[in-house]
Amino acid sequence: MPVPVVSVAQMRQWEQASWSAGRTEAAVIARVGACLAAWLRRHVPHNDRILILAGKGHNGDDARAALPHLQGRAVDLVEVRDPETALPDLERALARGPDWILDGLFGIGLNRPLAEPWCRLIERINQARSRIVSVDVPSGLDADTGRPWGATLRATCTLTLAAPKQGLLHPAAHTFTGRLEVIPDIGLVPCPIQSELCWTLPEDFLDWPPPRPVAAHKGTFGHLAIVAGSTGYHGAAVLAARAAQRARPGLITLITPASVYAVVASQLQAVMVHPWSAAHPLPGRYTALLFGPGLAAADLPAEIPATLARLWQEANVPIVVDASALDHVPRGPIPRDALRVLTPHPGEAARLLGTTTNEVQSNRVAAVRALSGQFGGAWIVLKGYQTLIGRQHGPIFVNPSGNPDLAQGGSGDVLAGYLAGLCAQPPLQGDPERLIRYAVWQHGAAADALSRRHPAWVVEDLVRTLGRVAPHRVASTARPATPTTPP
Ligand SMILES: NC(=O)C1=CN([C@@H]2O[C@H](COP(=O)(O)OP(=O)(O)OC[C@H]3O[C@@H](n4cnc5c(N)ncnc54)[C@H](O)[C@@H]3O)[C@@H](O)[C@H]2O)[C@@H](O)CC1
Ligand SMILES: Nc1ncnc2c1ncn2[C@@H]1O[C@H](COP(=O)(O)OP(=O)(O)O)[C@@H](O)[C@H]1O
Ligand SMILES: [K+]
Repeated sequence: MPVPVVSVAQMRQWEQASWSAGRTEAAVIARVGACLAAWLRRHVPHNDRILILAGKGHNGDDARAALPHLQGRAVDLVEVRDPETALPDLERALARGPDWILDGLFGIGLNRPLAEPWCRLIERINQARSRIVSVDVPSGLDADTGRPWGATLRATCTLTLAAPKQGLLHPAAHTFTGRLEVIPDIGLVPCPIQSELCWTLPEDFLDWPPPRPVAAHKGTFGHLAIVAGSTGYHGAAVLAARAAQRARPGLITLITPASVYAVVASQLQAVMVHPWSAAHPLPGRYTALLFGPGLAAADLPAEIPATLARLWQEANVPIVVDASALDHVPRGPIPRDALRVLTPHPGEAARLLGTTTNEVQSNRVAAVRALSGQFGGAWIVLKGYQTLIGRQHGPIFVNPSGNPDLAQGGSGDVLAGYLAGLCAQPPLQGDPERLIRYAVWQHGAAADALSRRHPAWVVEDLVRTLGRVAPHRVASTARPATPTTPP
């Protein structure tokens, strides 16, 4: 189940519901400590030194509770109840050159501006050049607004507890949170909060896609048609087709302008490739269509946009539209019950909405709602850091996977191809929400897997890795080795 993005007041309400139901703070803190230690054991090389900073509230209790689970590691603990009296201890610990700092100074209890000594302490820690892992919230950040209360630790990673706090998703917070990860199960009762924004977890895909029936054949898994590529952009068609193959629909046909047919066809084997013909625009019966990657050249056959516009309004199969083809999608109603997905990056979204990229980025949820509203309630995948997935109404899902190594030309073509390859499969079409969320999550998770192994990867590597990340392998990397069962 995805978790809601919550305010501090909602988080407090969730905690209260848990205490009322008989869960205890002590048990939750013990479990958080075990989870934090599990994360550190998994991510911190064995000989690296860790400094735990424990503040005066429960955030400090959480960080301190990791200590018993880190035996065999080089760990120092500094208690920071008062910034001035703690400074000598902190300096001594920093002199030992910690590679990592576990930040338990302040969490969601920070509720007023920090006084000067606290700001100095925080800036001193920021200068230490250790990698900072913040517990729940980077210390100094307002968890509701995402803005610093004077000074804030700059984390490499923030392990937020139970659910993401809304301020952590604010653009102003990004430089402080670093990579945002959620430790979903800290022993609270099931979440009583409903929120417009939900955070996707790898756990959401433990049973998805469903196993293939043993007697299945290629007809079981549908036939995807891709209309893509043009002079100067033939690679987009190739990348989209190869990524679609990774989703493993039964058949894939790629239709590409005659000007690039030979170069595109020569790079694909299992994919059937046809030159675009106005007389026979889509030769065959398809279970999904992808229009987009690389349909950008000035000499693009004029019938391609017209065909897209007609099928968007009439076809009863899923249609995914990406990149320059987005400009040819008609506004207004779409067929009832037919899946329609648009995958703009923020620049494309701004163009479609007649606004600026900054405007889109300053309120991405509103951009998703507005775009979907203009295009008949279609699903919108608003790409970028923490890609959003949603429609005019209903929940909007934040994707947690992916990293800046994805910021290279062609990675969007790969996403479009992979997503369309899943859309084409009748056994998967019954749950479009999970299908789209899975495609986006898998795309980002493949990038994360590559970045862990070798940082200089290219989009062709992404295609090879796509589909291979097993959700259970990355599901909450902070699972304690021995689960502590809440009472
Ligand atoms: N309430 C609970 O039982 C749970 C709390 N959890 C953890 O506890 C954290 C919240 O704990 P707390 O409510 O104790 O709050 P914090 O640990 O975030 O900090 C609260 C302390 O900081 C002080 N403070 C606030 N603003 C200050 C300022 N500007 N200058 C100096 N001191 C300031 C408060 O007076 C209080 O002593 C969460 O972020 C999370 O890490 C989790 O373990 C889940 C369960
Ligand atoms: N910093 C980032 N973190 C996570 N994902 C990113 C980041 N930057 C880019 N991406 C992802 O990379 C892809 C880029 O797509 P797009 O901009 O359409 O590229 P192109 O048009 O060159 O193929 C999207 O899926 C986007 O979400
Ligand atoms: K913290």
